[in-house]
Amino acid sequence: MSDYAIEIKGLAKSFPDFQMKDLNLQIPKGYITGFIGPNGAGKSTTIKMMMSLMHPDSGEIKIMGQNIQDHAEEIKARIGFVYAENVFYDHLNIKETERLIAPFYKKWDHQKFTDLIQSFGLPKNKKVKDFSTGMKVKLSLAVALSHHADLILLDEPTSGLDPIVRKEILNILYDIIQDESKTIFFSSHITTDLEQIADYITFIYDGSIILNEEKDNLLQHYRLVKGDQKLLEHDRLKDYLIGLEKRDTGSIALTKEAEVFEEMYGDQLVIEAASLEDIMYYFTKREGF
Ligand SMILES: Nc1ncnc2c1ncn2[C@@H]1O[C@H](COP(=O)(O)OP(=O)(O)OP(=O)(O)O)[C@@H](O)[C@H]1O
Repeated sequence: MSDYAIEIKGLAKSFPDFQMKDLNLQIPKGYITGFIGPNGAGKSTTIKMMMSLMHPDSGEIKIMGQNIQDHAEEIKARIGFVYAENVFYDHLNIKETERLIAPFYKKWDHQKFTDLIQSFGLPKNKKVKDFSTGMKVKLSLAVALSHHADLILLDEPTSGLDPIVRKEILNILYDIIQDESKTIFFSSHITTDLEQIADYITFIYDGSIILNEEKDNLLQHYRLVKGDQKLLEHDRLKDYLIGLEKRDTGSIALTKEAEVFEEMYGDQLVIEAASLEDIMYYFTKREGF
C-alpha cells in the first residue's frame, strides 16, 4: 500500500490566464500538510481536481492509491471536503441536514455526528442560513468525521473567521490528526495557522510547486539576511539570494545558505529567522518568475 494519501503526476490544466503544466506532488498519510500560495496560484484548481469537480487536461491523481478518474465516487466517500462557503442547504437545520446527507455515505455514524454537534456547540434547531461562517466550517468538519473520511481536504477553511473560532478549528484539526490513520490537506493564506499545526508545507506559485517539505526543515533552513545592498549583491553571493528587496535602510533577502553570508561578513549583516509568510513572500519576488 502506498504511504501517500495523495499522489499527483504530470497534472496539467490551462485557462486563458493561467497554466499548470506538469504538477507533481506527494502528500504523506497521517500528517497535516499546509497548502500555501498567493491569490491565483492554483490552490483551488488543484483541490477541485482532487475532488473530481474539475477535470485536468492531462496527468494523474491518486487518492489513497486509487486513481480519481476511475474511482471518483468511491474516493469521494473517503474524503471530507471542507470550505468556508456553505455546502449545505440553507433552509434546513442540523437534524434535517443529517437526514438528507447520511444516505449518501455507506459509513455514516449517527452517534458520532450527534456527539460532534454537541462538542462543537452547534445549535440543533437553527437553520443553516443563520449559522456564522465558523459554525458552517464546524458543521462541514462534523460531517467529514461522521462518515469516517480518511482524507480531510480543506480549502481556505479559516478565512473570514475571528481568531477565537480559528483557534477552535485548529484545535479540532489537531485532535483529528492524533488518529494517525487520517490525513489533512489544508489550503490557507493564513500562514500563522499553518505554522501552528502543519507538519508539511506545499507551496504553489503560478501553477507550479515551489516547495514541498517538512515545515520544521523549512523554518530551520531558510533565513532572512539584512544589510548593505553592496554586501548582499556581491558576485559570489548573488546566487544564494532569494528575492532581494531594497529598502532605504538596507536590503533584505531570503537565503538557504545563511552560513555563507555569516562566514563572509560576520556581524556586518543581521541574520534572522524567516516565517512561512517571509518564505512565501521572498520566493514570489525571486527573479525569473
Ligand atoms: N473556471 C475557470 N475559468 C477560467 N479561469 C479560471 C477558472 N478557475 C480558475 N481560473 C484561473 O486560474 C487561476 C488559479 O485560480 P485558483 O482559484 O486555483 O487560485 P487560488 O490559488 O485558489 O487563489 P485564491 O487564493 O485567490 O483562492 C486564476 O488565475 C483563476 O482566474
